[in-house]
Amino acid sequence: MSMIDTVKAAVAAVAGKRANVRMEGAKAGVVLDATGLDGADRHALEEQVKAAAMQPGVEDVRIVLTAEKLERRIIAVASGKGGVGKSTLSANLAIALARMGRKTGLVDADIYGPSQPRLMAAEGVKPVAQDGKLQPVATPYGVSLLSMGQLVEPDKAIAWRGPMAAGALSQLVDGDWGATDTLILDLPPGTGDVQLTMVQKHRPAGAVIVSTPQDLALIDARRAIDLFAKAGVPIIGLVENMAGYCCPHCGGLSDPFGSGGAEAAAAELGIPFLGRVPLTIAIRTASDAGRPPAAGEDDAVFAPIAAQVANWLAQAPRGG
Ligand SMILES: Nc1ncnc2c1ncn2[C@@H]1O[C@H](COP(=O)(O)OP(=O)(O)OP(=O)(O)O)[C@@H](O)[C@H]1O
Repeated sequence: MSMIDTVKAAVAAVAGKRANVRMEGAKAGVVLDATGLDGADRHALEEQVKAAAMQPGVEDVRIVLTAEKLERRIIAVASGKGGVGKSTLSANLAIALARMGRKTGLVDADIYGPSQPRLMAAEGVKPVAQDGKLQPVATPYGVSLLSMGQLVEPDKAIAWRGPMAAGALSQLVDGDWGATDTLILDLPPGTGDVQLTMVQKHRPAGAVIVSTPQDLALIDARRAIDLFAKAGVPIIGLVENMAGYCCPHCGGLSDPFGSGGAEAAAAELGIPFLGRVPLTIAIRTASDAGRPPAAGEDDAVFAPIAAQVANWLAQAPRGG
């Protein structure tokens, strides 16, 4: 076998069709397609290829990495004010989408109270940077995660302001997301400059607005809708959280904040209503324990909302 054939066979054994080998004298050049690989896998493959190409007589191996730009779409989850369950919805939506087969990532951009590490059972795990990019952390739910809470001490998070916050948040969105095709972006609560800057910079494909049935929260939801309108980002729809109280004893549903408000508001604003999430103690305790309900076999709340988001993505124009 000629030297080039030996090198080609050795490289193909570790990299298959991803590698294209050229020889120039005793120098091997390998163009390696790293599409869909994350930082660690890419690095490992590069090392394997280098070793494989070093056949007797080969003096030098050069590897050039290429990657097709994957079309990754961001879905922003926003609320006009804090405490309405935006993080809870983001976590469960991400998990439900992953369970539908999407390669899903979650960015926790909540500078005021990053809660995703706890919700996603990934507390205390720090992401490492490789080639200047943060490597998302794996969670038990098939969703990779980068959170503001992994970058700063919890009690210091509040000190992030303006451009500094925007810079740190961009590091999360611009992390090494590898094959992730759908990125859920849990925005900080509210409709200020930080949110607008993020939306303008990272151009989500669409936005999901979370609101509680209370009137005040709905007024805030309108502000969130305006923010996306200003940035030209389409609204996927509105999710009503804490809609009705589900009694843990009898299972009966009551409506301490009134019912139908969010659905009516969505109709009034001309945006789709994606569904309601009841106020249940089970959702709160499961979230606190790092076991989001969408990961359970019996989830009948988040899966239908995720299905609507997936349908929206399927029909939304690409490249927006
Ligand atoms: N449907 C629900 N039923 C019961 N508890 C809920 C529900 N949704 C959210 N919660 C609880 O309410 C609290 C606030 O929820 P969450 O952190 O998701 O809100 P948020 O809008 O992201 O708040 P913040 O703006 O502070 O980040 C949490 O303790 C959460 O477990």
